[in-house]
Amino acid sequence: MTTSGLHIVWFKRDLRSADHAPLLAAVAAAREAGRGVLPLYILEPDLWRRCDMSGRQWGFVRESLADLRRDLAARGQPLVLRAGPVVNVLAAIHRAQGIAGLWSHRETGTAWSWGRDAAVAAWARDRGIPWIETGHDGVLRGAADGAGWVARWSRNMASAPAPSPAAIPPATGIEPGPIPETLDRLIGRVPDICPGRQSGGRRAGEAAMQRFFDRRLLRYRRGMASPVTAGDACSRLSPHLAWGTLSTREVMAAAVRRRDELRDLPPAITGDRLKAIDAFIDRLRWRGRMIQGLEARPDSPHVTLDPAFEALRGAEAGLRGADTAGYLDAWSRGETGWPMVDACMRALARDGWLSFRMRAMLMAVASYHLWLDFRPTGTVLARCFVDYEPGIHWAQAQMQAGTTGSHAFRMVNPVRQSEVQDPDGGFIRAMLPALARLPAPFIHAPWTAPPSVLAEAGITLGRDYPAPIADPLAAARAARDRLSRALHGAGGTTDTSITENPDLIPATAPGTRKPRPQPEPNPTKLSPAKASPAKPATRRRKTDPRQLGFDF
Ligand SMILES: Cc1cc2nc3c(=O)[nH]c(=O)nc-3n(C[C@H](O)[C@H](O)[C@H](O)COP(=O)(O)OP(=O)(O)OC[C@H]3O[C@@H](n4cnc5c(N)ncnc54)[C@H](O)[C@@H]3O)c2cc1C
Repeated sequence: MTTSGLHIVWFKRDLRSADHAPLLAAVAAAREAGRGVLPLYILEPDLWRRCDMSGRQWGFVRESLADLRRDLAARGQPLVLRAGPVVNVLAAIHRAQGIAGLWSHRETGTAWSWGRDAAVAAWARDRGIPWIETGHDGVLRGAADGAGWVARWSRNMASAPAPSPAAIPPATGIEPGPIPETLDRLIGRVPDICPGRQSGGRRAGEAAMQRFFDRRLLRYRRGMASPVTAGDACSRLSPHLAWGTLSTREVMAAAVRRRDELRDLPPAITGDRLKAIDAFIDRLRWRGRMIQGLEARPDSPHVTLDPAFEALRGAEAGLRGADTAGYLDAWSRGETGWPMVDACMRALARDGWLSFRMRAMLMAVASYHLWLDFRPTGTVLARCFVDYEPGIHWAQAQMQAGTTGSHAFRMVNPVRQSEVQDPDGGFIRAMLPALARLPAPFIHAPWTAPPSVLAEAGITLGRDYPAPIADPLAAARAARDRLSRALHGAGGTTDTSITENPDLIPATAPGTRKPRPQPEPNPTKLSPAKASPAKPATRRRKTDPRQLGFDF
């Protein structure tokens, strides 16, 4: 390492000073060499122009950068922001001040970030500038998600989070640079209004963590699925983990601390909270595992994990063109005429967040009932999610679309989900005011309401609220038949077996059965298959359509 020049800490999805190994290492190296540290965020227009990135994500990042700037300034050197391609920004700094070392977390991203990192690595190598990358979230470069992964991850997560550096040797003579309010001008986007978005920044992350462990734990397991309860039952830590205002290790350490405290209390006092912590820790592990999966398959936003599904949707005869585009548009805008789907889309537009169960439903309905390809639908959801994390997102998008090679028949009944997760229809009414006066048994499927009920509620379908885009039962049957044909040959199959998916609930006519809350599925059982041919489902049932989970 040269002794002249600055030590640059390149912040990306790690917008914090605590538990930040590259920052600590850079501070130590700079101190030894008597040089300054330059904490740098590079606003990359090419990244933010990508169709999976959005203004709402920038809103969260902007607040996180402002918080980080304050934090670092108090330690001696504020965060510096520069806009442009990374190599150009680094080259300008190198020309002006010299760069002694580049320090960063390793990014597990899409093919785009791999390409960007390759260019940065080549640039640094050519100039003899060492780029020291550190792992993140227990994810290892080049390691397979196989035997021993959990033990390795658990060991990594069990180590104590490192504190923030007490003082940072400053890089003198460098303007911090403004943090733009929006990216609209820079990248030519329309404003992305998301009034219910969570606030960014370390302090907001710490407050969310505190709220979760103090108050939300009790509601976590029972309330995590329904859109009525999930917003106040889940941890809501996802954007903080995605943009790194909190590290997974810090959250894990807090969870373990809380578990130890609760273990000292009598069961009558702890209630469900110990189980809730275990369920939460499971999810942190799934998180690591899925990001590890993206290390192995950075192409997963672009190709189906099982090649057998590559040309199945969209390309099929008769589904290209206006019809497919119409479905995508209606689904994206929350105008399918299927209330739970539309309400979730509206909630997502407003808040930038949804529970796991509702995300899974949106993706599954798009992939089966509407027969849409996972790439455009996954992209629409990605940019709606403030917590967009490519490793989790594309693995989940492909799982729910059934393109991983396991669980190809992953249908979810949007009407049944509505009955179970929003039995009184309160969430739907809040999101779809046009349906506000429709009584509960019919709010889940307004097209089944007698004309007199619709008239009394002041609704004309197709005018006040969309008529259903398709009959859900017919659409699900068509999807099942297409899949059967594709998987079992042109003659199709009468095999209507389904997989072990708690979403596949025997259904009845709207409002005639008391809904039961369903347990959350365990994604570790659903991990992407190694490009194996899709297998017929394992559990067989009778062909009564009510047992297929998509009928009424
Ligand atoms: C189609 C689809 C797309 C998704 N895209 C994303 C995404 O881009 N970013 C994202 O963070 N999550 C994604 N998820 C997973 C999950 O829905 C969210 O993590 C969760 O809803 C976030 O809320 P929370 O932080 O309150 O979750 P909690 O239940 O409190 O979980 C705590 C943390 O564990 C992780 N986690 C939770 N569920 C999962 C899971 N099933 N798989 C992997 N990790 C999990 C997240 O980091 C989360 O913040 C997606 C799920 C689906 C079905």
